[in-house]
Amino acid sequence: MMILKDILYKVTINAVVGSTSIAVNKIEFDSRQIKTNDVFVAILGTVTDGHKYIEDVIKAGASAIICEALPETLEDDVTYIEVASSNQALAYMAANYYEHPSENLKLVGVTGTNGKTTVTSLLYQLFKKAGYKVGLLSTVKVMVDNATYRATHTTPDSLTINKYLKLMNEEGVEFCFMEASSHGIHQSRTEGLKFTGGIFTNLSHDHLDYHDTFAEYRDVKKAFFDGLPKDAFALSNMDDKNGLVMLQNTAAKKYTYALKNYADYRAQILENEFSGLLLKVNDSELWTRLIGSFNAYNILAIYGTAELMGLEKNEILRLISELENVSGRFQYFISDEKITAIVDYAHTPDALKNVLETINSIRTKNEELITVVGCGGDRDKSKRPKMAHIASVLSTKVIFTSDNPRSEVPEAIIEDMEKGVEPQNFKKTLSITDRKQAIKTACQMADAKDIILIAGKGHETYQEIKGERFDFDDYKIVRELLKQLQK
Ligand SMILES: CC(=O)N[C@H]1[C@@H](OP(=O)(O)OP(=O)(O)OC[C@H]2O[C@@H](n3ccc(=O)[nH]c3=O)[C@H](O)[C@@H]2O)O[C@H](CO)[C@@H](O)[C@@H]1O[C@H](C)C(=O)N[C@@H](C)C(=O)N[C@H](CCC(=O)O)C(=O)O
Ligand SMILES: Nc1ncnc2c1ncn2[C@@H]1O[C@H](COP(=O)(O)OP(=O)(O)OP(=O)(O)O)[C@@H](O)[C@H]1O
Ligand SMILES: N[C@H](CCC[C@H](N)C(=O)O)C(=O)O
Ligand SMILES: [Mg+2]
Repeated sequence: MMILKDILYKVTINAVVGSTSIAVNKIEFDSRQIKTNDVFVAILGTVTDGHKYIEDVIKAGASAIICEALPETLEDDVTYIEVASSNQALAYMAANYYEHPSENLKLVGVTGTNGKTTVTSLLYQLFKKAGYKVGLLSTVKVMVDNATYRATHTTPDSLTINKYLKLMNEEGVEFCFMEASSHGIHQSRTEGLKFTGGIFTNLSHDHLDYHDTFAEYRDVKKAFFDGLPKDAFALSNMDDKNGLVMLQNTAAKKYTYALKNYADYRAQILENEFSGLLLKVNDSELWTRLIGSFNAYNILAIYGTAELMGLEKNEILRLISELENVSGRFQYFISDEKITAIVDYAHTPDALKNVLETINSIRTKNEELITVVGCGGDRDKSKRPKMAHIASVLSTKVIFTSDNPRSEVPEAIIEDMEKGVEPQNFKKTLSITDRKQAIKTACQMADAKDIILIAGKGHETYQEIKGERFDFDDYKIVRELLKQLQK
């Protein structure tokens, strides 16, 4: 039990009706979870409006309502608080309720279109190897030191974030690395958290269904840096067009990394092979098992962060060379017949281009590159033709298939993709709606030394069709198929 006014610290309040000295149990933003004496935070969402459920939650026993507009009829024994933003109020209330857990560890947020999971997961691994207790909030999983929890979002809601951070405090976790998605920043999921540092990876086309324009998408990412305190660090990619924009108005100490432009942390690619990358970072040589020039950026971000957080340079170099690839990110398998299958989470045009270019820079001309790719349903439609175009230009053969169709008709998504293929590339492409069948066809088409890229779903272990999740794991499936098809 807590006193309501104690969890309202820092919330921008417009009006109060009733007492704020009442005891409350827990905070909920979903009416279906309300129990006696809970506080309900009504949020205007993209599908429905939490304000519609105020009557229901009072019947279910809620003793306080946080809302952006007071209901017409007010109950005597309920406290109503009108706030400027319910999402923001939820974030501050969550931090207050869990006693500001972000202040008891060093929290670093990573934002950008691609690379967030890679950078946070590698930082988690690196600090673990350095002997610390570490936390991770990522698309793939949540880690509270050695304990694993299922991730529901890239950046969970603010109550969930604070709950995990509190657990990290209890376990003595000293460092936590988290992804800050644009949805997360926009919905104030990361507000009220004390960040020690922020990292910007890159900005390219994604989520233009949610954010009206690219400029709005960029400004949401920038808002994360604008909110950093002056004792934090802000580390940005100077080779990205928007790298400087991110640093424009931040109070944090500014640091930069780049391969092409001048920066605090600079790298040169000395070798780029299937076995890994050899980089020259400032004055030292650094070896990593990670593949592709885009990973040179991720590694630089990690190197800079580790140094800014006080690790010793030679130790960082040694630890980076031991890092394992993140699951579903350029995860590869070579069959007995010497067919290479790569599973990668590339689900944006830029990521797909990078992965294909990386494979092309390593493969020889007589090896085929067969790409299996789809696009998610109920997500940004404008990336569909772009991804198909890139796949058809940069592969020798392409099979368009389903990703997570969600509520959409799979064939209609594939048709949207096909529109991006230019006539001269028609003969390279075919479409197979069933993802397993598409992967099987790719395996049948491949000969020794050919490369199969299965893009879009990476670590995901399900396929979502019409609201139902079916077991589906690209990596497992391609391994099994290649074994079965051995001639
Ligand atoms: C588009 C989006 O971001 N949606 C998120 C949002 O839900 P919403 O706006 O649709 O909410 P809504 O369904 O309209 O409901 C509004 C309010 O009414 C409440 N409600 C609803 C029904 C009811 O009976 N009673 C009730 O009280 C809801 O709990 C909610 O508070 O707020 C919810 C609670 O925090 C999130 O779970 C939900 O994520 C959905 C599931 C989602 O798919 N989000 C994706 C797009 C997302 O956030 N992705 C990013 C990663 C993107 C990237 O790749 O960079 C992420 O961080 O995961
Ligand atoms: N620095 C980078 N620049 C461009 N592409 C990258 C970079 N790092 C990874 N990628 C590509 O993007 C894909 C997604 O990487 P990752 O999961 O790390 O990104 P993310 O930002 O966490 O994505 P999400 O928005 O889904 O959380 C990878 O599988 C790879 O193809
Ligand atoms: N976090 C991203 C993941 C996309 C992954 C892809 N497999 C899809 O389902 O579209 C999103 O929610 O847009
Ligand atoms: Mg991610």
